[in-house]
Amino acid sequence: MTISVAVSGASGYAGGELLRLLASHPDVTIGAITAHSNAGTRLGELQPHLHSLADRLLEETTVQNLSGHDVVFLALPHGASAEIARQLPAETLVIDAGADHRLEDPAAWEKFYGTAHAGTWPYGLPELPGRRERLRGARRIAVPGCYPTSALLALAPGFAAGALLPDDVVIVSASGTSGAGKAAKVNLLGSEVMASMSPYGVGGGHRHTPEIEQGLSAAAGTAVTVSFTPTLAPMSRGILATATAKVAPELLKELVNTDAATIGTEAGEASIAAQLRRIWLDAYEDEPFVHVLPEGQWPATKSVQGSNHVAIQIAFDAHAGRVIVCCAIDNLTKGTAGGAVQSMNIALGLDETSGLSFQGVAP
Ligand SMILES: NC(=O)C1=CN([C@@H]2O[C@H](COP(=O)(O)OP(=O)(O)OC[C@H]3O[C@@H](n4cnc5c(N)ncnc54)[C@H](OP(=O)(O)O)[C@@H]3O)[C@@H](O)[C@H]2O)C=CC1
Ligand SMILES: CC(=O)N[C@@H](CCC(=O)OP(=O)(O)O)C(=O)O
Repeated sequence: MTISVAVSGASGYAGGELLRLLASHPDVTIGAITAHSNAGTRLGELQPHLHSLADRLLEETTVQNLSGHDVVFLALPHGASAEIARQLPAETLVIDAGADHRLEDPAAWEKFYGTAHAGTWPYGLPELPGRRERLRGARRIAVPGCYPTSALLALAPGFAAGALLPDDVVIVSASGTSGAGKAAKVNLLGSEVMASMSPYGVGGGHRHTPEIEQGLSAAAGTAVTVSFTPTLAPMSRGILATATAKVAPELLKELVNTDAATIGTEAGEASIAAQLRRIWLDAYEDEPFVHVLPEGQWPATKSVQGSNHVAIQIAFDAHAGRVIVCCAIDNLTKGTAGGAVQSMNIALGLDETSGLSFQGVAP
């Protein structure tokens, strides 16, 4: 089967990563590639790493240019995709890397994005409970944000298993600068980011907070409240999320000393740590891309760079009664384009791993 795909936003980071993956996908032929201010430019001038597509011309991002393909990938700024998607035929598989169709709650959308809600599409994170089924045969898919991908994969198993309390969840994530897109911004200059780390969107203001809460609440079956702080790290790609939550009292009861959310016996603590670890191992046992690392080994962004892999490690902090989960992804691969291609594969009934890399690029 040959599937024709169009990629909009092809001059940007997400569009470039989509093309990198799709160019090696065995079932895909690349049709229109489109851009905005860079329409009319040769792709090789903007994405020189995409050798096999270097001579392709970027067209205008119009419904007409994107029509006539089996699949259309939208890798456009927030708010730009809804209008285009509305005009594409219902039978076309439209996969939106932007945020326009991720949130279920119109009020949350309006609060964080400030425009009218465009509706909700099936969420392209098949590893979350019940989500893979909704992607099969879907013709509209919302690709998760890169921070939500890592945060949800870190904590969803614990919530789905009822092992975590929903009201004390803290997530701090470091992102490479490509997460902010290719457009020039002063805070992304080399002189600003090199050898420096800085937080932003602190205090609940980041638009990924409602997206993370939505996914964790669905897994938990109850409302989960999250304190999320993103930080910018001096690297081009990668996200390292450190997510912590209080362990449910039923599990903590096993600590023999009863004041014992804080002080336990070694055996009690080891038992809880093992039970927690088992929850994540079981949740991801059959997942091709999510790996709980061997005990003692911690995720690093370098090891997943360029691949669709997710590296996870879990620890039980008996002193604080919390689980700590570290999760590394490549924001452009599993965090955007890889997740999009994986979702396409599921929607079209292809091998879920087709066109996706299993190896990272290191050092
Ligand atoms: N970067 C990341 O890690 C992630 C990105 N995403 C999402 O993917 C989408 C693209 O992000 P990213 O590639 O990083 O951004 P970039 O800024 O790198 O690229 C944006 C792309 O959109 C085009 N564009 C700009 N304005 C318009 C417009 N008004 N109408 C149509 N096209 C336009 C640009 O074209 P031109 O260059 O020709 O002006 C460019 O191709 C965003 O919604 C983002 O949130 C999702 C997850 C992670
Ligand atoms: C470093 C950086 O700026 N990151 C972006 C998130 C990128 C992403 O995943 O998100 P969307 O698809 O929702 O845009 C940010 O904080 O807005």
